[in-house]
Amino acid sequence: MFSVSDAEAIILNLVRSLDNQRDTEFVDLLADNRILATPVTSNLDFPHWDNSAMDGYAVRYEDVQNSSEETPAVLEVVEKIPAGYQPQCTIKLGQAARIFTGAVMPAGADTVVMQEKTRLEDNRVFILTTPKPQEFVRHQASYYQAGTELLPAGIVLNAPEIAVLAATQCTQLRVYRKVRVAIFSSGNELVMPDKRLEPGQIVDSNQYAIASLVRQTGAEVLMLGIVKDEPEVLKQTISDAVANADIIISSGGVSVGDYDYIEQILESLNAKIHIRSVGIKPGKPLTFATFPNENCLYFGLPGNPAAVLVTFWRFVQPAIKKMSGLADNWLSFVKARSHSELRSDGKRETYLWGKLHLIDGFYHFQVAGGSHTSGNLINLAQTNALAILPVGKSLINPGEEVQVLQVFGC
Ligand SMILES: Nc1nc2c(c(=O)[nH]1)N[C@H]1C(S)=C(S)[C@@H](COP(=O)(O)OP(=O)(O)OC[C@H]3O[C@@H](n4cnc5c(N)ncnc54)[C@H](O)[C@@H]3O)O[C@H]1N2
Ligand code: MOO
Ligand SMILES: [Mg+2]
Repeated sequence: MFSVSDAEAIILNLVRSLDNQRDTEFVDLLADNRILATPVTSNLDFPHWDNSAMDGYAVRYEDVQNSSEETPAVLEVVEKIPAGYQPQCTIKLGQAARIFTGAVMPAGADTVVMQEKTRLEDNRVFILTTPKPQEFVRHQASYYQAGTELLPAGIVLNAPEIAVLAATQCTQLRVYRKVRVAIFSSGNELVMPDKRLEPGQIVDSNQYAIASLVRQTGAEVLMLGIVKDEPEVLKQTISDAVANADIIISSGGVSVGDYDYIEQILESLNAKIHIRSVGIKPGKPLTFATFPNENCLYFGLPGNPAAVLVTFWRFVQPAIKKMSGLADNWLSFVKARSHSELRSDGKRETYLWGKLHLIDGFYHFQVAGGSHTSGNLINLAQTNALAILPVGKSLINPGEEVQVLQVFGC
């Protein structure tokens, strides 16, 4: 049985990122949540030209350096420059231009005085303050210089990045294709959620949970459905999936029961099994294998629903993120103050689900009420984090610090 950190290292060492040329596609600015495959460079400076940060007057600093309410400089207004207009005049000594936020600075002017610090009489403006030299001028290229790297490869394109790319006219983006993840559930007792339950049957909730998690991680889902605990059917399902997916995730059938066939089928398909069990609670019988020639990874998650979510978050999610080309941030751990008593038997690294809150810059963790056993998924609803009790630590008291894996934003 591997420790959690050894299992993580084994998995991540075997994950190859998609190829940054071959495994890419072009998307436009309406793409969401995609990962840049190559760095982006723009040929536009930002700002594109010197412009005003205020509604006011563009002036020459030397004209206004001794201005005040008592002794205002008086300047002739020679032009009106709204945003989107190219100034025609050059501002000479004793002159100013009416200017608006975002408008192009006229030649000759180097400073903007905001309109609240001026008074206009006919076409003469009285400057009632001494501005700082170059005040309220947004200089060309002061935020970004054309030809330098704008965004690095390996980052997610979220709203801020999309805005940057739009502003600098980078409209065609080379991103990694989505990782293809095939998922299925194994178990004779399983039925679809809309089917009438016969005695002994339960709903296949795992497949829906995994599909949602995979999509949230930015990958594409191939739903293979429910597969009976029959070796031939399982073998056919897995060998078909190997040809079509980068990653296969199954749930169930990885323990020691008579109907737990996953490992023997992987072996019969010449997969190399790297992990058969991990010292994690829930999730001990996690299976991890590779199909070396096909470059395909296999995660056999335990059937218990809480074990599925915990092992996905701890092992599968970082693997998908790494394969997707994301450069870092595959897992997000934080230190939090526990508001609850947290208990484990101390034998396996134990993950307890609950709610992480950020209050005044400090994280606080509140464990979910109800039973924390891997067959219970009901109290996983509305949680966003997993508190971690290391091996040998059987109690964390309220008020003590605890390591927490953040699985959704808070
Ligand atoms: N003798 C032992 N028995 C068990 C051990 C052990 O070490 N020795 N380990 C236990 C642990 S820990 C776990 S976790 C489970 C893992 O079981 P399997 O991966 O073999 O899964 P199944 O036997 O198929 O099912 C277990 C459980 O989960 C329910 N299930 C299965 N699939 C789904 C699904 N798609 N949606 C919802 N629920 C599902 C299933 O009905 C069972 O209740 O083994 C322990 N046993
Ligand atoms: O690992 Mo199992 O999930 O403890 O029941
Ligand atoms: Mg079993």
